[in-house]
Amino acid sequence: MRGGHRSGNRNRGRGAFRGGRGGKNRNARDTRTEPWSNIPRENMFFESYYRRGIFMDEHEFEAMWKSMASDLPNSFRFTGTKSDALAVREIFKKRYIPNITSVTFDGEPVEPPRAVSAFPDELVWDMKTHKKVIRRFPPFAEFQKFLVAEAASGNISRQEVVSMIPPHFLDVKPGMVVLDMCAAPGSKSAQLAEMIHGDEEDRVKNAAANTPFDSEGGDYSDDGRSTGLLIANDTDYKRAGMLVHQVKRLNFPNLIVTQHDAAIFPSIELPSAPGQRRQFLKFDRILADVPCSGDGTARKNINVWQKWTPKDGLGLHNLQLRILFRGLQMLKKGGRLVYSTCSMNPVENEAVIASAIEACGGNSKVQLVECSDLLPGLIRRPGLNKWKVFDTSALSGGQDKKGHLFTSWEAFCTTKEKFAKEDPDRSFSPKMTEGVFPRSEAAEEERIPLERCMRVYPHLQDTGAFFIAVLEKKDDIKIAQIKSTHDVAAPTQSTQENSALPEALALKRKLEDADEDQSTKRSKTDDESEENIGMAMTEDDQNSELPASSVIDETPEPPVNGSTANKSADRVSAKTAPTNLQPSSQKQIEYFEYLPADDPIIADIFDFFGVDKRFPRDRFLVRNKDGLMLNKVYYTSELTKTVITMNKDRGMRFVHCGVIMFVSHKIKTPDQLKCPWRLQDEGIKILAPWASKRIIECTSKMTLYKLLVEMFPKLNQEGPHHLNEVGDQLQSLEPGCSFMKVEKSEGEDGFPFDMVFPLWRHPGSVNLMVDKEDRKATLLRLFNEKDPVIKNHVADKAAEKALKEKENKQDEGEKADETSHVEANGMEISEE
Ligand SMILES: C[S@@+](CC[C@H](N)C(=O)[O-])C[C@H]1O[C@@H](n2cnc3c(N)ncnc32)[C@H](O)[C@@H]1O
Repeated sequence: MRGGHRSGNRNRGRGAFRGGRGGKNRNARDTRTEPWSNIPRENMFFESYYRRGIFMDEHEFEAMWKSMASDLPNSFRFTGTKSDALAVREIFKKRYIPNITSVTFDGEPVEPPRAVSAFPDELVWDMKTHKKVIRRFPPFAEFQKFLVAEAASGNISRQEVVSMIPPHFLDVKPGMVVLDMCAAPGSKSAQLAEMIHGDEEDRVKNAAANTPFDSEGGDYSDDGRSTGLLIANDTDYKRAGMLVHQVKRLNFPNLIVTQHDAAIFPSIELPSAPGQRRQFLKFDRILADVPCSGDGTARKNINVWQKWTPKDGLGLHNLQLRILFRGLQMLKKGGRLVYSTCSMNPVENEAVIASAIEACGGNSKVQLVECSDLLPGLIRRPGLNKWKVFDTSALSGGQDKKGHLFTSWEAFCTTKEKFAKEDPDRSFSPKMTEGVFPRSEAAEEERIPLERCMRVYPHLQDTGAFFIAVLEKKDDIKIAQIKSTHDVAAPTQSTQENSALPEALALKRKLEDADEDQSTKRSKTDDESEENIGMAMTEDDQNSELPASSVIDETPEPPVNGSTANKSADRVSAKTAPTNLQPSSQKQIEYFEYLPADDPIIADIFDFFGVDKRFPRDRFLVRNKDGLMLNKVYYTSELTKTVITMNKDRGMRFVHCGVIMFVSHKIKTPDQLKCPWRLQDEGIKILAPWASKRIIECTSKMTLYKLLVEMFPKLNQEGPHHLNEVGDQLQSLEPGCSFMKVEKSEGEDGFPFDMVFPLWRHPGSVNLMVDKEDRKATLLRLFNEKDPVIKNHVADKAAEKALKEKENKQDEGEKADETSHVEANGMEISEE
């Protein structure tokens, strides 16, 4: 299942053989060590459903299915601020594409990477090149190296093409408040964060330099800084950790990571005036990229072929619906929510959308948005208004599995009744509800225009499959009474906007749901399918079209009770198929303590760097219980601070926020330094436009090269040096940190974009405070230096000294001089 339980190629085949290890299914093939290309891409039920479920005509199905069984191209996206992304893209196009394009293999030209035309600015690329070619031809191997280095630096994100689509439909504008409800591992969150920051860099530059600007051109209310916020959430503790890793690299101070079940995401309190009603945060935009069966990922996920069962989708419908409800509750009036899955199953898609809109009160409350004008280059198919629902029936114990296709709830009920009389041992999924079926005809004004949803299939532009629906909240909503799927006593409260689900209710649900924890359920289902698919093949064929013999198309019945369009309350179910209600590992306590605006150490730092008084001093936080400035100081935006301070003691589980701005510089004699705090690569860009002291300009490529290949180039206070214009400026500078600015410039010796680095002035040397991997990536990007050797005479000297000390049989561990201590990345060094 997509959402943490099924994984990609890394785990392929593992789960599929679970039954075999347990002694069942002894003849099954162990595919765990087989190459992906050798594993049959066949699954009778999977194919039967999509062939016959009214998705597309036969001709198109054949094209779709052929594509589904082929390998997925690799794809990547240039990330970061627009100007940086475009500059890195240019390096890629000019340096690598021409060499790659000239390669031939087996007499044929090799297809080079191509820009995916559906996305603007040639920022998204895919490539089909086979591993063999990449290994064999140096131009590809070099390009691969560039890709790996830039992915590690965060300038390139390796992301599936279809997965990049949903954020584009959210239409996020800089400064908006956005929630990503199911965000891990975080590739879409990264896209959303980039959108929230939009043209921030230019705005801040204007504001800081007091350059006259056109206020129409952006929000200058916080001196050009983005006033928006992204909350990226995931229920799974470990996956939330992956999310932190991914978004941390963006260095955005307006980003919070939380760990909650999205279906009961707590309301976020905001300050309210005394005596006034409590205020809660509402979002301009919400992405609900929900956990799903993931059958649209079959081109890269062997599990889909080996384990697909209709119960995957049926089991998730309710959780998906509850997440969508909660999202709609938290959305601002006029706000937009994108619901997406990488599943093709309408039970997880159109059925969820229809149930949600009905439960909210229909089209006048929540409306599907027509999106043909957005991403016009994206080839897509309209959402379905008619579909069949697939289920398997089996005898108790799971044997004798048969597939059934139902066109309506009524047809399902009739069949179920028939079986109850004629074959009482045979049962269907208890997750079959009226809500998973297509709606019957309704008056035009009541009809939900599901054709406005978007379906992307593999054959349309050589991608995976995806479903996207864009919803706009037209009016305040009250969710209709929630009723359980299978007659379990259900909570009767209506859930109101502006209030979190009461904790007791949430707990009750968790307890109920724990009985059917999805992970337990999945392993049961897996065992069933392994044991029984073989038996289904021997079942009498009730439909001559299907060689596999086990799918029965239940005859459509006319609706029994006429229109079902107004029966939202009956369809809506509170009982959920939770994925991970238990965090996947123990939560550790995180502290977020803000420093007072008049903190004297912050004041000293600001003074040292000449930071403009317009740069806020009240948004710095530390991550220890006592709120002490011990080691690292983080910066956050104003709204981030409000959200954290108002809600951290209300039970909200914050996992991450803030960008590291200052780090204490550990040396033996900090008193001899005026400012023993150093600027940090992560936060330096945010502060740089506002600083007026300790600014060093680097104007030549040669100087930057020297500073990159040598960790501690010598620079005495007097006498000759080799650091050109940077050396001249640094020679008389008192020890401590500084900003080294590099401005974008044209020409051979020019720089492709603006850069700023922390540069430490020691009494006898300097140190560009960039870790080894980033140095290497920068050398490759700017100088096409493939295997640079980074000189570090301090480390060499320290190693030499350690060796001598060892030879002298001294305990070098205890006696090592802290002033010559070298950390692996070369950033913790004081003075040699
Ligand atoms: C399809 S993945 C999201 C992918 C992500 N949007 C991205 O682009 O990287 C679904 C995620 O939902 C999470 N999840 C599952 N149940 C959830 C719940 N009840 N609340 C919040 N997140 C949930 C899973 O842990 C998983 O990370």
